[in-house]
Formats: sequence, structure tokens, C-alpha cells
Amino acid sequence: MLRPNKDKKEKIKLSKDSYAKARRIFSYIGPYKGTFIIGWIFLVFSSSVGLLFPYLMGQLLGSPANMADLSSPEQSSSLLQLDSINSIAFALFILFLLQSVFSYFRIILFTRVTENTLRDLRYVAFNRLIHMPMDFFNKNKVGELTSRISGDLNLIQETMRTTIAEFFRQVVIVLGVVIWLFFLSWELALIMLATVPVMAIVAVFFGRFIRGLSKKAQDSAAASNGIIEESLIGISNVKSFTNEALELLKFKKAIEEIRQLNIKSGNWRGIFVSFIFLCLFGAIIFIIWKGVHMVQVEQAMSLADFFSFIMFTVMLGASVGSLPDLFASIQKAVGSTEHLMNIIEEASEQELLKGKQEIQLHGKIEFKDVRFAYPQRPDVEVLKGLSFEAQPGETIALVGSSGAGKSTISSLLLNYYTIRDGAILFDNNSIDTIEVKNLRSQMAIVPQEVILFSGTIRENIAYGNPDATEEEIREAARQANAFDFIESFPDKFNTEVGDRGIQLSGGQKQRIAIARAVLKDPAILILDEATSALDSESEKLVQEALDKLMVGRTSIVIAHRLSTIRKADKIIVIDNGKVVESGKHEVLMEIENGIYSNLMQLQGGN
Ligand SMILES: Nc1ncnc2c1ncn2[C@@H]1O[C@H](COP(=O)(O)OP(=O)(O)OP(=O)(O)O)[C@@H](O)[C@H]1O
Repeated sequence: MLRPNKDKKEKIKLSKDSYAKARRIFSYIGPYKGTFIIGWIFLVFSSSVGLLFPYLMGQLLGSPANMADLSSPEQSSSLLQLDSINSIAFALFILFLLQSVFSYFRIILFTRVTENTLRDLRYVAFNRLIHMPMDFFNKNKVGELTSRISGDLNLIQETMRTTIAEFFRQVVIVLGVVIWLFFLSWELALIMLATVPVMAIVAVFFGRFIRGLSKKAQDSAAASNGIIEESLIGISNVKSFTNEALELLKFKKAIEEIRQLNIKSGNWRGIFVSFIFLCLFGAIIFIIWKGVHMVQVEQAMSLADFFSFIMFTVMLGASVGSLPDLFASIQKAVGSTEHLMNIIEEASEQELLKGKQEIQLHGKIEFKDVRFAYPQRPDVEVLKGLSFEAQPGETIALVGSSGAGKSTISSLLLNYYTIRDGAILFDNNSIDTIEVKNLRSQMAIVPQEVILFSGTIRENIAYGNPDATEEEIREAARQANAFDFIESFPDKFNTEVGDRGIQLSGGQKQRIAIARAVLKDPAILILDEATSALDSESEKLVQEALDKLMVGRTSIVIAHRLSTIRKADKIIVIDNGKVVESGKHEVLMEIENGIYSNLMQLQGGN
């Protein structure tokens, strides 16, 4: 399962399985394989051509014509030597020309493949998320989920677009340079390989270690600030408990830790700097000395080759130094890909729910001995053999104390969760034989807390039926008692709601939700009445709209208002996961010491 990303510096643990999962990303690159392969060809070209640069630069710097100028004042260099300088410079120019063309195509092709793949991945990820079973959203917090997915996608994007290419380029450079070095002078190459790359890698890891130490020191500094803040904000507590000394002691410990950590990091920094001067530059000087010796004393190498050798060495140092970081980025991206694949491969509702039947509902509902516990809390049974029945067109009010299981019943009607035992039937068909979209399309819910989507009022009403005509939308608004207030806005149905537009009152939002339900024209209606009080005028308008909406449909009302309860065809009182009383208002009021009659008395009804 997904783990929340609490700590950004969370260690990446990659297993064989992680790589196998990450490899599945290639199936998303598949459609753009052709472009990707051409991009790789350009990458191979540009990386290989780049290897000629240090060679040519060395030859140019160490060309006899150059040296002749330096060594003897007589301008005796022949035209031939000048010619060779010109041709090397020209070759260098061609080299950069090729490099620029290859790099251009590599970048645009890699970007194209990355962006196409990313668009597909984003779509697939959202498509999976939106089809996940309800339980998935109980297990994963939405905020964490979305930020994690976008973080993972960004990392994958960066890796596909540049990191992989850069890593490959550096590997080609390292291998190519090594071959060149041996070609130029195997003896000097052996000496160099035994020192410079080793030193470069040691320097990289050394640097990381020191960064880690400074980070620790920073964290302790933050902790010590926390102590100051906490004790000053709670200063009256500190004083009243005369705990000044205790706070000071805590602070003293924290600042001592900062001191020690910073000294430790300072010591290591000192060693690091000495190391760089002594070992890394020492190794370079040793190689230069050896090279010059080979050129001048042993005459085993030409000066131009020696310059090329030095240029290659610099290139090798830089490449080797960049490899660990590039490799770490790729590993992170593998981790991110694994997370993303976990989501993409999680079973969707459609895969979990096997019902295939498409039926036209008439509104008969039966709960037969339904037992249910939320998957997250399997040991707490919420419904313990609950039974009730609703005939087509009836209004059923569900009553019970908070936590009795009323909302759970509405979730089960919508097939958000699978029951443990018993049966839920719609027109005598078991819920698990009915296709879930077909079922939900014939139900509408007016929830307690109406959530409107960003967009216009028209779009929000049309959410109930995106195919509705303008006239149908206006009629739905009329039936929902929403028409007048919508028309009173300057932009009328085009008024933006939410952050970018008008903020609607609770009653207005509810009437929009009712208009949505009108437009959906469902066989079954679920009303979760708002507990928060509306003002009496607003309540009257909402109630009227609901009354109109309920006509000719089976309505399950999670009831808080006396008016709905009284008018209901049947009131079902739920306690401890079971139906304890059931019948019309007058009948239930007759039960002596009954839960319902007690509840009514509490609410001031009779
Ligand atoms: N997603 C969930 N995961 C686990 N337990 C849940 C979940 N939703 C609700 N519950 C638990 O199930 C029980 C019934 O909750 P439910 O929301 O159905 O009660 P309710 O009768 O609608 O209450 P209220 O009137 O306060 O809305 C409660 O004990 C609640 O803590």
C-alpha cells in the first residue's frame, strides 16, 4: 500500500520488484518508440562526437606551430604548420556544429516522448484514482495522495527528459575517455586511472558526508529555536510552575549539541579541504610532472598528445564526479515509478464488482439481515443484521443516534462497500448482480454538505445530467426553488461559484444540489438532511423543493427534521446496528418508553 510521504529525505529502498515494476513504464513509452529510438541515436552521436573535443583541443594547443611561436622568436613555422592549426580549428568548428545539431534533435525528441508519455500516465493515474473503490480513499489521504502523485510524476518527467540521457552521456564519456587515454599513452593512463577518478569519487562522497553533518546541525538549531518559542509562548506556564531552570536546562543541552555537531563538521571540512589540496591536486601535479617528463626527457609522447591527455583527464574527472548524483536521481525515479505503478495497478471498482445486469429500477429496496463492517475496521460491526423494506415511491426516514449507521446505509445503497452477510435487493435483484454504474445512474443523493465544483451555476446543475438542454436546466432550477435567486445574480446561470465566484449560502447550495437531482430524474433518492440549521425562510424553500423532488420516487431520508419524519411512509429507528422500531409516526409514538417517542420528546415534538 502507499505510504505517506512524511519525510522528504525518506530512504529509497529498491528491490528487484521495484525495478520490475518501474520497467512497466516502458509500456507507456511504447507508442512513441520510434521517436524514442531516433532520440537515442542522436544521443549516441552527440556523446561520441563530444569525445573528439578534448583531443582536438589538445592538438590545437600543442601543435608545433603554436609551440614554435612560443619557443623561438623566429617566425619560422612553415605554412604547413599553420595549415594544421587552421584545419584543427576548422575541425573543432565542425564538431560543435554537429554537436549543436545532434543535441537539438536529441532534446526535442526526448522532450516529445517524455511529454506524450507523461500525458498518458497522468490520464491513466487519474482514471484509476477516480475508479478506485471508496475504501481506497479511506486508506489514503487525498491531499497526500495528490501531492505524492504529482511529485512522482515530476521526478519521472525530469528523469526521462534529461537525467537518463545525461547519465548515459557521462558513461559513454567515461568509457570513451579511458580508451582515448590508453591510446595516447597507456603508461600515463594507468597512473592517472589509479588516482584521479578514485579521488573524484572520494571527494563526492566526502562532500555528501559533510553536507549530512551540516544538515544535522541545522536541524538541532531548529529544535533549539523550538524550545525558545515554546517556552515564550507558554511563558505563564513556565513561570507559574517555576520551571525556568528546567527550560534552561533543555536549551543548554540543545545548544551544546549544536556546538558539537558544528565543530565536528568543521573538523571534517578542514580535513576535506586539505584532502582536496593534497591528494586531488597532488595527483594532478604528479601526472603533469610525469607527462612533461615523458614528453621532454623520455620523448615517449608528443606535446600535442600530452595536452590532449590533460584535456581528457579534466573531462574524466568531471564525468566521474557527476555519476553518483545522476545515479541517485535515477534510483529515486525508479522508486517514484514504483509508487505510481502501485496506484495504476490497484484494482478498480469495475474490476472488483462483478455485477453485469443492466436493469431499469422501479424503486423497491430490501435490506435483509445485512451485516457490515468497514474494511478499515473489520472488528467493529456497524450493521448487525439490519432489515427493512421500501416499496416503490415510499418515503423511508432513518432515525437513530449519531454513529448508529444511517450514513452507512446510504453508502451501501450506492454500493460503495460490499456487505459481509445478508442481502441488499433492488426490485428483487441482488446488489452484486447489478452493474454498478447502471445502479448509481438511477439514484441521486442530496448530501448534508453540498460540494459544488468550480465553474458556473449552469455547469453545476448540469452535473446531474451533462446532456440536459438549457430549458431542462432552467426547469430543474425552478423545481428546486433555485430559479429566482440564480436570476437575481448579474450573471444569472453563468455566475461562477466557489473560489473564483460567488459564495452561496447553505440553503442555496442545497437547492442547487436538489436541481441536480431533479435533472438526474432518479428512481431512488437519498436525502441526507443538513443538521446545521437553515433560517426558516430558506428551510421552507428547501423543504418545498424536496417535497416536489420526492414525488413518484423511493426516498431514503436520513432524517433530522421533524417535518420529514412525520410525513414519512415508514420510520426506521436504528440502534446498535439493528432496526429496533419501525412504522408510521403515530404508531411509533404509541410505544411506551420507545426510542422514537423519547427522541421526539427530546426534540420537543409529540
Ligand atoms: N469510512 C469509515 N471507516 C470506518 N468506520 C467508519 C467509517 N465511516 C463511518 N464509520 C463508523 O461507522 C459507524 C456508523 O457511522 P455512520 O456515519 O453510518 O453513522 P450515522 O448514523 O450516519 O451518524 P451521524 O448521524 O453522526 O451522521 C460509526 O461508528 C463510525 O465511526
